[in-house]
Amino acid sequence: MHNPPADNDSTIYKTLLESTKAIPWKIDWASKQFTYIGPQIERLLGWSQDSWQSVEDWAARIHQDERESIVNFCVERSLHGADHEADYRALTQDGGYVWIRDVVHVIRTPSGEPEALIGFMFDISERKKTEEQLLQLQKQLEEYSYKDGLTNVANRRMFDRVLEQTWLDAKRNQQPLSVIMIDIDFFKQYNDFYGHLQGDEVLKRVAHTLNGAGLRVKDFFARFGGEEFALILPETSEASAIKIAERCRNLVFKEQIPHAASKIGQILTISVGVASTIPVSNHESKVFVEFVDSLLYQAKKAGRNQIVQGANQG
Ligand SMILES: Nc1nc2c(ncn2[C@@H]2O[C@H](COP(=O)(O)OP(=O)(O)OP(=O)(O)O)[C@@H](O)[C@H]2O)c(=O)[nH]1
Repeated sequence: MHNPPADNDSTIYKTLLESTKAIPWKIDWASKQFTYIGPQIERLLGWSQDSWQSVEDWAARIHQDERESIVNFCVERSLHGADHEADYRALTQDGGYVWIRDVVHVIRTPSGEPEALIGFMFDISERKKTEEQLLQLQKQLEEYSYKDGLTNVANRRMFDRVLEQTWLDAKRNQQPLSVIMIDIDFFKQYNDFYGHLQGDEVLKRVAHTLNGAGLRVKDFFARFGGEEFALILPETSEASAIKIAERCRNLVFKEQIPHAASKIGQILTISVGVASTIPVSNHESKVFVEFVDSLLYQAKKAGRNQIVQGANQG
C-alpha cells in the first residue's frame, strides 16, 4: 500500500493537474456530484468551475443530438465498472460547442460497485475539424470520379451505373426505357480547323445545351466519351424519346456554332441514334446500348445531322 501523499505532494499534484491542457474531474457515484473539476474548464467552455455541481450539469452541456446516447453509454459502462471514453460536443456558455473526448476511469468498491468516476476531458476540436475536412474531401473526390472534368456533366462511369439501375427498374416494372446516343459531326475537322482548345470550348457548350434536353427529373445526361453524349430516359416510350432526340438536334442547331470545316454546311450539327425497349430477363443493357450506338452510326453513314430510330431491341 502506498501512503497517502503528504500535503506538500498533493499541492504538487494539484499544480500539475491544473496546468495540463486536459481537464481533470471527479464525480462521486452515490451522490452524482462533482467533487472536483479543474479550473481550466472555464477557459475552454466558459462555464465557471463552481457551476459544475452534479452530473445533470454535465449532461445538460452535451449537444442535444448526442446527449441521450452519451449519457446512456457512460452510465452503462460505469455500472459495469468498465473504463471508457466518449466523444461529444460540449456546449459553451456563449452558445457554441467544442468537441471533447472524455476519458473515464471507474473507481470501484472492494465488492465491485462503482464508487467514483475520475477522468480527463480533452479538447479534440482540431482533430475533428481535420476529420470533417477529410470527409468533405472524400465526398468531393467521389463526386469528381463521376463527373467529366471538361464539361462538368456526368461521365461514362456514372452512365454505366445509372444505366444498370434504370435497366433493373424497367425490367422489374416492365416499363419502356429509352436511350439516345449523340455524336458531333465532323468534330475532327473542327479541331483541325479551330484548334483543340476551341474544340474543348465547343464540347462544353454542346454538353451544357444538351444537359437540359431531357426535362424530367429522372432523365439522365452524360458524356459517353470523346465527342459523344448519351441520354437515359426511364419510363419513356419510343414516340416521346424521338421527340426528345429532335429537341436535342434543334437545341444544338439553334446555338448556331460556326463550323467552317463541316462537309455538310457552315454550322455545327449532331447525329443521333434513339431506341426504346422493355427489358426482359435475358436482355442485357450493354447490348442495347451497342444497338443504339449502331443506329447513331447509321445516321452518320446516311449523311449526318439526322436521327435514326429503332425499337424493341435489347
Ligand atoms: N477538343 C477535343 N476534341 C476531342 C475530345 N475528345 C475527342 N475529341 C476529338 O473528337 C474527334 C472525333 O473524331 P472522329 O471520331 O473521327 O469523328 P468526327 O470527326 O466527329 O466525324 P463523324 O463523327 O464521322 O462526323 C477526334 O479528333 C478527337 O480528337 C476532347 O475532349 N476535346
